[in-house]
Amino acid sequence: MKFTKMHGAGNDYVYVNCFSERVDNPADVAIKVSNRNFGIGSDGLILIMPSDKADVRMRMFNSDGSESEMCGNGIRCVAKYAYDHGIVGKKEISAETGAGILTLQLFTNEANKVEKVRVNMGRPRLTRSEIPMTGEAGAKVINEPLNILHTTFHITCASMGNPHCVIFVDDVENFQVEKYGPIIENHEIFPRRTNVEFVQIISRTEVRQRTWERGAGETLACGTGASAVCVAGALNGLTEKKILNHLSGGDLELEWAEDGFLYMTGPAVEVFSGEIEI
Ligand SMILES: N[C@@H](CCC[C@H](N)C(=O)O)C(=O)O
Repeated sequence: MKFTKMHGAGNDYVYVNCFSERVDNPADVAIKVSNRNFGIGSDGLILIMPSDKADVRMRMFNSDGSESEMCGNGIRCVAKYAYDHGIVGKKEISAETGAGILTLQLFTNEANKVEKVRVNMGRPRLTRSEIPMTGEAGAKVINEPLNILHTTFHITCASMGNPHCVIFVDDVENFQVEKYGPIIENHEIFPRRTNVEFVQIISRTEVRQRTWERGAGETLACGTGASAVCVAGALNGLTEKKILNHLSGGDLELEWAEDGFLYMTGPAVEVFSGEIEI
């Protein structure tokens, strides 16, 4: 199987061009290639596929083999791959994902390679049934208490196509992400598990985020998570609707615009290509 390793702010995936390659059992392939000792090493697997509804289609699998509806850092890399490798020839493209069809704007360098991508991530979905969470279907979850191991956290939840639980903390660098992340990910109030963002407010326009990802553990960045953080900060009155988010592997710019859509801008990087026997 031919593959290309790419990352967005350090959130790294193995990408397969399914315009020319075929992957029959993507969940198993994701587990195999993601292994950092016995595989290629990545947070998961992303398939770049033809679409009958958009310029390109993305399917995304976490390192545990579970499929997610959406990946914010992944979709920027899919756009870069599609442009740099001649699948699309324009700088405004559409992409089909499990979270619907998204539009992306590509920014190129002097060598006409994509360096940065702005994604319309769609409108955040805020009700318990949309996230999904147990409880009253139409209710929003803003600053709601959740008890974990004798500690009370306050959670704000949103779906960006995939589920997110945002928790604001005082000192995120020293926060025990590995201790609390998996317990919240698998908490019974999240029937399809959840991604968890631990966030420190720096100012009304700047935050620092660490992410515990559903199906992958702590990663260096999460684009859908950063988008959910922008929404959660505004809903709690802690931040403006336009912020710079410092993630462990790089920065993302987020804007929850007046039209209700969430715009994410960030880097996309190709690292290397190769072949692996599956
Ligand atoms: N890192 C991604 C999100 C990947 C999927 C996530 N772990 C899930 O299961 O929903 C991003 O950049 O959004």
